[in-house]
Amino acid sequence: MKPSRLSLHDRLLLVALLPAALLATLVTALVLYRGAQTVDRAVHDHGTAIVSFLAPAAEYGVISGNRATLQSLLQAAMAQREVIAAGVYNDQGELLASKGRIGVLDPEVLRAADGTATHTAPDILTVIAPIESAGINIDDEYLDGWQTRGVARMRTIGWVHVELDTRPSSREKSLIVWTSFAIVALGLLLTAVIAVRLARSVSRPVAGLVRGVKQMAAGALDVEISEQATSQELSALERGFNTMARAISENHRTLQSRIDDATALLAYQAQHDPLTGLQNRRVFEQKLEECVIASRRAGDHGALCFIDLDRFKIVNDTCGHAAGDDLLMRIALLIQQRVREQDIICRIGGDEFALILRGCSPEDALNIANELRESISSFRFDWQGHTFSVGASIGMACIDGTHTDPSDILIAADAACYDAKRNGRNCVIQYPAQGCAPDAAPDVATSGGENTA
Ligand SMILES: Nc1nc2c(ncn2[C@@H]2O[C@H](COP(=O)(O)OP(=O)(O)OP(=O)(O)O)[C@@H](O)[C@H]2O)c(=O)[nH]1
Repeated sequence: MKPSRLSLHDRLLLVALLPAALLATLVTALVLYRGAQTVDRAVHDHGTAIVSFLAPAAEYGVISGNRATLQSLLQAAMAQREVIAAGVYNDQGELLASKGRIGVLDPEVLRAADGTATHTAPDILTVIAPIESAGINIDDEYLDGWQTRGVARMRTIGWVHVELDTRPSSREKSLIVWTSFAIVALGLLLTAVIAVRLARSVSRPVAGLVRGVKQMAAGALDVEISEQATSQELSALERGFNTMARAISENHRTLQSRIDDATALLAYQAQHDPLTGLQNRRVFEQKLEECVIASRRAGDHGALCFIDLDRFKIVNDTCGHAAGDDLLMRIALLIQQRVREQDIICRIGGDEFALILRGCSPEDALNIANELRESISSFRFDWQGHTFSVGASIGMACIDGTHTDPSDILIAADAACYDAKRNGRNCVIQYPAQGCAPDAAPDVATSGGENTA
């Protein structure tokens, strides 16, 4: 489903405000309608009450034609609130007495009136009532029956007419309107304030959660949202998110640390020989290439020595591979201890080692190689009552800038080592062949056992 453009905050506001606004509108309309009706009815009732009092009171004045009486009656009517004019008519519709600026009414209008109110002009409510007289045949009425005959003989002898100013009631209506509007506006304002606070109390924590999730989705793991929810559910959600984020972050760190360890181990294993811990053939080839380049560019000359142990196989065959492994480790340690810090020693095969001597003249390199050969041949290896001594055939090639291809130097050292083997082993031969004479010592000597070279 396509998400709406309205944010959660706006939706919550709508949910809270829309019903309130609709309700307020309805209530206002009802209050205004009923208020206006009540005000109008009050004016009308007031006018009706005045004429109801005035009409019987004016009976005598109309019959007697005493205008002074009528004037005083009208004066009394004028004293009533909102009365602005009043008049008395005879049965012909002639105005007998009046007070105020009365609008003289047509006799037809008077005859049609029965105490009802009408608006004869803006802001003026006119109320007319007939003046009825019971006549003077009291005996007849008594004889014929007071109730029935007396009522039947009532006749209209004139009318009273009162005009009321409706402006005060209009003002009252306006007051009702404005008061209603003010109350509704205040109510809506309060509702809006509460709705905004409510909407914020929900939308803020949710927005914080959304931000946190987005950050995590973008790869940030140390995410912690501020816990600001006031409701229990949202508060639990925030705490849960932070707990979950911490757990994910912790797991990620642990996993990353394991990956780093594994990567480091793999990198180490990719570069080192697992048995002796020396660097392996791959590193050796890289280093040789670097040395060849350095020799050509900076005149940093040196030498490559191929060291192949003599008659190593006998150790394996006599005491097993574990013995052979142990001897290899010891020889590796021995070579490491004899060479300089800048030199590079690698195990490149079964019983083969490669030594790159850096910053070294051919003479020095030859001396170092011979010392190394002597150290190896004089080393005694004891294993379960057997004592072995192995020799080393060393082929040496100079890294002096004359070779551009490292493999040429490799081939040269390998060939020199092969020559050393052919020449009786346990000797150093430098390529091109100008090396030393092979040592007379035996390749492998054993004691305490029957194993001999
Ligand atoms: N224990 C052990 N033996 C190995 C290992 N790698 C290779 N070898 C053995 O080392 C021997 C090397 O063979 P050679 O170099 O021909 O044997 P050698 O006795 O030294 O003969 P020469 O070099 O001719 O003197 C083989 O028998 C391999 O099986 C290893 O990691 N551990």
